[in-house]
Parts: sequence; structure tokens; C-alpha cells
Amino acid sequence: SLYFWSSTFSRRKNFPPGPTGIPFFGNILSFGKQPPVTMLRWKEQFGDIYGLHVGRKPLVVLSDFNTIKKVFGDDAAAGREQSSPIRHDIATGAGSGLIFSQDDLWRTHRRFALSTLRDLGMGKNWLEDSIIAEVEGLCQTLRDTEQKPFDPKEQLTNSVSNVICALIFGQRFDLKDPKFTQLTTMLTTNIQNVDVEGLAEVMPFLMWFPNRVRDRVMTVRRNLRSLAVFFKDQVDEHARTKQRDEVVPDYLYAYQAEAENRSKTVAENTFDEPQLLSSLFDLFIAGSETTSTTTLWAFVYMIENPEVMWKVQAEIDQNIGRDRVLTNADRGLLPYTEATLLEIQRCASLVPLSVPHTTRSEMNIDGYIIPKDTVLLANLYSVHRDPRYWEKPEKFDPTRFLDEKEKLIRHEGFAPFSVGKRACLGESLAKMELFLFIANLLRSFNLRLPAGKTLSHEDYHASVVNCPNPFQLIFEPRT
Ligand code: HEM
Repeated sequence: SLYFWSSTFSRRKNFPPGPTGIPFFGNILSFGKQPPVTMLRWKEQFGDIYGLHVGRKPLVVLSDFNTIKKVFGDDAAAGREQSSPIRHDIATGAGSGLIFSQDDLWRTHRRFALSTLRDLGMGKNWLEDSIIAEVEGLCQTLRDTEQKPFDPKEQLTNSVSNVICALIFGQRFDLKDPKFTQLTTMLTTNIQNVDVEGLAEVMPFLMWFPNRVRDRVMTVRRNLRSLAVFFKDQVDEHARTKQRDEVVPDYLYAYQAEAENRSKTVAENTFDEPQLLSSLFDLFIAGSETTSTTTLWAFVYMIENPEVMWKVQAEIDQNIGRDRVLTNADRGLLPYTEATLLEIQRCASLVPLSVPHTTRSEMNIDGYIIPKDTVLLANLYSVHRDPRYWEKPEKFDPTRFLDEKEKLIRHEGFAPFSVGKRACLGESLAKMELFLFIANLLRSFNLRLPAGKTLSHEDYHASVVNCPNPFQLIFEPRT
């Protein structure tokens, strides 16, 4: 097998150089607990484009902003791996939905999702109103803690998930509803376990006997099946109430209408139920954990940099006052607050390796010949720490996003939502949510650590989403 191994490698003549792997495993055993950090070190050694292997699967890691922009702007780099041991395709079909589909299926459904989300949110106050209602509910829950140490993660996740529920199902759940909490907890668990994917792929025999990897894979799969039942119930419920005219339009109705329309006009209609279930999974997964975890990062950075928190609060107090809820229209008056949100996103690099792309055909990337079906990783974590774009990248400093007149600037090398054809399709929703949640939380509360506790941005769990390890805070009302 060693011969086979080395012969497969030597055949890839123009493949980018990188760290040496070991037979059978490739480089996966060297990733460490925080792969993006390890990959940043490899960048320093091998440059902006280097090659790796997970098992025998080749991977190319891109670490420079402009290279990523160029490569991800090309349709040839817009593929996704079509299956995985721990994806919801066990319940909905491989290569379906929005995140893991590719080619025409992806193009059609991405276009539909973008325009539907735009139509649902645009020029209408209900989306902003429903986000604000969630923010106010969350603030009430935090006031109810009466300044006792409290871990905000679960309530925060529920509040943010409710925004997605409003968008896709036209309904929200009580923040303390145990069934809803069970659902959001399953999603959180699954996101945190994505890092088991590579191990399960490289060592499929681990599924044959009890061990930690198998336990994690089984938990994820069990959760996926329960979630699929939940989504299916929602779909059926919608089908039953379709005729009522007082309903608020939502993603599900829009999808069902599109499906009906296309069934009359298009020969090959991909707006079927498995594709719907898969898309609901994706919007839920991509749309809730990301925003709520960014808010957790905001708490961490505000505790680490209290002078920034005070400055944000002072800006809000002076320009708006602390007694009324901040709305989207206030953003223009709060450049320092906006800059702080951007700096939180830069430092957190929430989705540190973006979502892996694959090549749909052979690509030439700066002289390297990358074969079809190669996985491409964008190391956004290293982009956000690149000294070519960021002065003193390790420093938390919102003013880097402001010009000398304290006006907000667009900063080169900033890509929390990735770039190109597959860039986040919820970006504008996410930005609105981040502002409304974080700015209103800071308007309403001083954040403090319980006596004797510490908090550090280095204490986190690395997976597809980097998430701070659990912590408690004291939420001291500011009114
Ligand atoms: C702070 C919040 C968020 C961050 C940091 C974030 C980041 C990302 C990143 C890095 C990607 C991968 C892009 C790529 O493959 O190149 C992505 C994809 C995606 N995001 Fe977001 N996201 C956020 C919020 C949201 C929200 C609120 C939604 C829901 C509407 C959403 C829906 C999606 C979808 C559907 C994709 C897959 C797009 C595709 O494959 O074509 N995201 N996001």
C-alpha cells in the first residue's frame, strides 16, 4: 500500500507542495485541536497556496484574500463534496439543499433562496420587528437573572433561531419551550461535532466497534433524524393551512408556490420535498448557530476590552439614548458600534475555514494544476490575521474600520462571509441581526464576570464554527 500511496502522490505533478503526510492518514493527525491555527503555521512555511491530504483525499488550502477572491469567483471552484458520514443527507438525499448542492440544482435553488429572502425582508417592517421582539424577549430573560451568574448560550440560540423560524415557518416558539430547546440543542450539538467528519471518513472501521468517534457520529445521525421529523411536521402543517388568507408569507409558502408553478411549466422540476427539507435544514443550521455564536464572541471581546464596551455604550447614549430600542435606521449614527461589530467578526473568524468547496473541472491556480474534484479550503482565519492587510492583527481594535473622520470604511482583506459565487447567502440578514442583537444588548446591560472567573478568546472549541467554551456572565441592567 505504501507503493500505491507514493505512486498516487507522484502522479500529481503540478500539485502545490505542503507538509508531508503519512500513508493512510495523510495530514489529518497533524491538524491538532485547532486546525485553522495549524494551517496558518503551514502557510508561513509553504505560502499562500499549499496542498494537504485527508486520508488519500487531496485538499488545497488558500490563505490570501485576493487569491481566494479570484478562485472563488470562478464557477469551476463552486462545487461541494456530495456526501459525508454525518450530513443531513442521510435524511434528505445526498447533494441536496442549498449548502451541499452544486451545478444547476444549486444555481436554481440559491437564486430562489436569495430572491425569496429578499422579498420576505425587503421594504417590510415585520422582519425587523420580529428580530426586535426576539431581542426584547432575550433582554427580559437576562433581566430576570437578577444579576446572578448566567450562561446565555441557550437563550441566545433560541432567540436567534426564532428569527429563522419566523422567516421559514412564519411562527416563533416560546424561549423556554422544552421541545424548541431540544431542537436548538440538537443543532448546536451537530455543529460542534462537524470536526469528527474527517476522522470518520479516514477511518471508516471506527464505526464497527464502540469508541468516541462512533459515539459522536451516532449522536449526530440520531439528531438529524429527529430534526428531519420536526421539519417534515412543519411542512405538513403548512400544506394543511395553505388556504387561509391571513397567513404571513414565509419561505415554506414561497417554496410550495414555486413548486406548484414549476410543475405546470418546467419539465424537470427540482422543487420537490427532499430538496425542501434539505434547504430548511441548511437555512436553520447556517442561520442560527452563526449569529448566536458571533454574539457570544461579542461578549468575550467586550469582557476582554471593557474600554471598547464603554465607548460603544457612550456612543449609543449620546446619539440615541439608552431607553429606546435601537433599530436598523440608527446604524448610520453609530459608526464606532458598527466598527466594533466588524472587529468582533474579524477576530472571531467564526467560520474559520469557510465551507469546503470542490473543483468542478481542472483549474490552474497561480501555475498549479488542480485536478477536478479537489477540495479547496479558504483559511479565513489566516486571512483575518494577515499582516499584509492588518496592522498588529492580534490586537482587538475597532478603529481600524474607521477613517480619520471616524467614518466607517470598507477594509480590504475582510471576509467573514467568504467571497465569490458561494458566499454566504444570508449576509444581509446576518448583519441586521448582529447589529440589533449586540448593540441592543450592550445598550441594555453592563457585562461583568462573576467573581473569581476569567474569560479568554483563546478558550474555544474549533469546528466548522469556532465557539467559545461555556461561560457565565453577570448582566447588570443599565437603566
Ligand atoms: C454571522 C453570521 C454568518 C456568518 C459568519 C456566515 C458565514 C458563512 C460562510 C463563511 C459561508 C460559506 C461560503 C463559502 O462556501 O464560500 C456561508 C454559507 C452559507 N450561509 Fe452563512 N453565515 C452567517 C449567517 C447566515 C444566515 C443568517 C443565513 C440564513 C439565511 C446563512 C445562510 C447560508 C447559506 C444557505 C450558505 C450556503 C451558500 C452556498 O453554498 O451557496 N448564513 N455562510
